[in-house]
Amino acid sequence: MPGPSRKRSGSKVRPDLDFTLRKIFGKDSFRPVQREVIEAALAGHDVYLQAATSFGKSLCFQLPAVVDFGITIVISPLLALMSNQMAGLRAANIRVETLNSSTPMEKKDLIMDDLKSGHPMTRLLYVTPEYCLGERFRDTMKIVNGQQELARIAIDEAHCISEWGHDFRTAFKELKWFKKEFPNVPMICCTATATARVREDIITTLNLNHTTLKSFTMTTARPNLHYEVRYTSYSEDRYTSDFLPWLRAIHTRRQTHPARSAELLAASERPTNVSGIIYTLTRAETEHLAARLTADGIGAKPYHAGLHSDLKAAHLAGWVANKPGHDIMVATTAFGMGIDKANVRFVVHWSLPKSFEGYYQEAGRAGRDGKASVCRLYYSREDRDRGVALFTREQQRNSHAAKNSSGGGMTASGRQSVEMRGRSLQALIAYCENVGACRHKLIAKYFGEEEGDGSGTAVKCEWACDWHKDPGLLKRRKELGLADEEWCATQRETGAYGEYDDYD
Ligand SMILES: Nc1ncnc2c1ncn2[C@@H]1O[C@H](COP(=O)(O)OP(=O)(O)OP(=O)(O)O)[C@@H](O)[C@H]1O
Repeated sequence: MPGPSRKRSGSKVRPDLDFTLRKIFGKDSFRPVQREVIEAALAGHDVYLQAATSFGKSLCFQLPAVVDFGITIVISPLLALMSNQMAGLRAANIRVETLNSSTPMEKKDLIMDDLKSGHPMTRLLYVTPEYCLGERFRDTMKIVNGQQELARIAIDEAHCISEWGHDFRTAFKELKWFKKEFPNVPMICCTATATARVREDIITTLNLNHTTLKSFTMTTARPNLHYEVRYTSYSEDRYTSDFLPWLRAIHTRRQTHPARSAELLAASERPTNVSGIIYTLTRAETEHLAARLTADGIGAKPYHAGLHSDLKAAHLAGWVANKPGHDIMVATTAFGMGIDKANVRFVVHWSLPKSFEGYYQEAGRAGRDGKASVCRLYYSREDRDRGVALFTREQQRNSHAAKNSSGGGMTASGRQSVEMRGRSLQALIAYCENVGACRHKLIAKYFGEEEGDGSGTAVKCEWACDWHKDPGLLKRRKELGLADEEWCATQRETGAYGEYDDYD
């Protein structure tokens, strides 16, 4: 059954999707399933889209916004993520605007006037979930809908709605206002990281129309990514013993093969270096590691929430443009969701990330052009214990804060969120400790993908993980690389992990 009976969705004119894809978005063809998602959205269905990092989810709400009548509201958690998408749309001459806390008042008035004009020029409006709580915004939406100009609501990174998801944000939950107020306006929700529970939570919280909902849940598989865990300990300097030699070897390979060098130059890359991201847990670590790389003649810049916005923008622009001195971004998780640079050849996690979903998201910044790229995670048992200690400390702090503010301790949803993060961290630790299975399969399993269910969608790994490459070597590396459990237990007892900075 088609969707709502809105004034213009009944139009008999079928937009030429292939033409728009080529002419406006500059792409040759749709990737598998993109067309089906777009057609469902245009037919007025509510759509749930879960697909791997770099699948091309944004196009699934951007293209309908261009060919359909009315305006599409895009709700996105991060200003950086919005800017990234908006820059791409503007380059394609698509009228796109944003309203957020930093939009100057005059600009806000101009945008609002356009929205309420009865024939808005704006095709897509990007807002944060917090902005959607405002009375002025809500009143404007009511006017736009009254004029039958509200085409659809797109929610990017929709897992932020669920307390069982990572990166939960209270304001995301309040997006249920849209369906309550405009039951006939279709929604499209996109995410790369949702477990079955999170998926159900998103659909229920937003009150998506179950009878007409089109749900697309695709594999998380990224076959071009080579996942590997490197075992290490605090008695070893992973920089000198492992990372630097590995990086230097890549540089040598790129420079010493004339054909490869020519290919890189043609793609505006420099054979003397390689583009990558290193994730660290704290701001101090980003600065320290970037300085160390620079001292060794490798272009690297730090990126974290404590840097001045001009400096962050300069570091990002230099890195995106493959500018000398900007080859590696050493970043906290402030740099992640929505970063869409095609030729990132490696993502390194310098230590254990906070959650399984965070790991998958961040690793997913690599190889977005489909070419082989490496995702390397340094794992030590000291990092593990430090991660668990930080999580416990955060949990205790939240619990005290809840007790002090309400007198009654943590709410059920607060407990859910903590429980989820604890499970996710434990799952990531188990993933790292595992030397007996394919990394791609372990990731798929975490996100609830069935193995060998006959659908032909089972995750395939063609030597693209450390286990497939050499299971024996992987086992030996683990035995030799990690500190032994007895020593770690003594460290824990003496409170060695209490002194570390919090995540930032
Ligand atoms: N049909 C297509 N042909 C070629 N490139 C495409 C196509 N669709 C999308 N892309 C490109 O793929 C890249 C990834 O798209 P997008 O940023 O939408 O990914 P995503 O699914 O939102 O991923 P993530 O969840 O990791 O942010 C973009 O550079 C986009 O331009």
